[in-house]
Amino acid sequence: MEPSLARCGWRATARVRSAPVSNVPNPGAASGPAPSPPSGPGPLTPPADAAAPVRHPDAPAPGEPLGPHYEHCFGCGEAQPHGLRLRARAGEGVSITAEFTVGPDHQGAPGLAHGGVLATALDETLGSLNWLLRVVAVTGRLQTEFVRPVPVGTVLHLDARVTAVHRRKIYCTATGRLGGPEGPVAVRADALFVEVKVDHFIDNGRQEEIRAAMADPDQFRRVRAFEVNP
Ligand SMILES: CCCCCCCCCCCC(=O)SCCNC(=O)CCNC(=O)[C@H](O)C(C)(C)COP(=O)(O)OP(=O)(O)OC[C@H]1O[C@@H](n2cnc3c(N)ncnc32)[C@H](O)[C@@H]1OP(=O)(O)O
Repeated sequence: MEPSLARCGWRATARVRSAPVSNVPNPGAASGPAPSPPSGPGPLTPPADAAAPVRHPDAPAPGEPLGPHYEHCFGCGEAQPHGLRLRARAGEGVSITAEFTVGPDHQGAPGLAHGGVLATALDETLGSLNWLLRVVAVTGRLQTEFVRPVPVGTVLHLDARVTAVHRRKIYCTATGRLGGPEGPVAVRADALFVEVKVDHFIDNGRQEEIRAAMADPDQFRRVRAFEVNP
């Protein structure tokens, strides 16, 4: 380990195994070559009959801040002291821009953002696209690519857009850049969101939080508006 890291108390916890964990022989080794990886389009590739996304007529105007969708959301809520407090704005078409300042609470390695936190920032930005389609959708699949390390103190500039829609499936993509909208790419994601009814949250969420959210007229009206104005 670098002496400077040892001095600040950081210890690498991963260890490379040098001995086999089992004496059972690999059954695949005796039965011929390993199977080929799956070929053809993956689940993040829209099918040929997917449609182009359509911006809802009541979507926020380009440049308009979207505001948190829920005050306790780890991605955007104001009531989460260690959350990301990601700030998103509507873009042109079915696109979003967002900013997230990496703080000391978001570290993985010393001075660097945790990969899971960066995946959350991408997920939250992609989830904000719901406001432009005016549908409620949840992440079904999220594929992330970590291109550059992201130091604490960085403002990550994110942009996301919907690429296609097929029945309840919403295909989208996002990029995060260091320091500015034209900065070097640090993270990327492709995702598939699946449209759900508001009942998805009511039926599955812990009752304590559901009751509190339903008792908040602003919260309730905002979410229901998605369903009555398709
Ligand atoms: C109040 C605040 C509001 C606003 C709330 C906004 C919150 C934003 C927060 C950020 C976003 C999040 O983190 S959301 C939280 C993380 N995500 C979740 O918790 C989701 C957990 N998963 C689920 O609940 C479920 O698996 C669903 C809803 C994703 C899918 O279940 P389902 O509703 O039964 O749908 P199902 O019929 O199976 O599938 C419909 C179509 O989608 C495809 N499909 C479904 N899942 C997948 C998948 N993982 N990968 C590929 N494809 C999939 C199917 O093949 C099918 O295609 P075809 O037959 O039509 O071709």
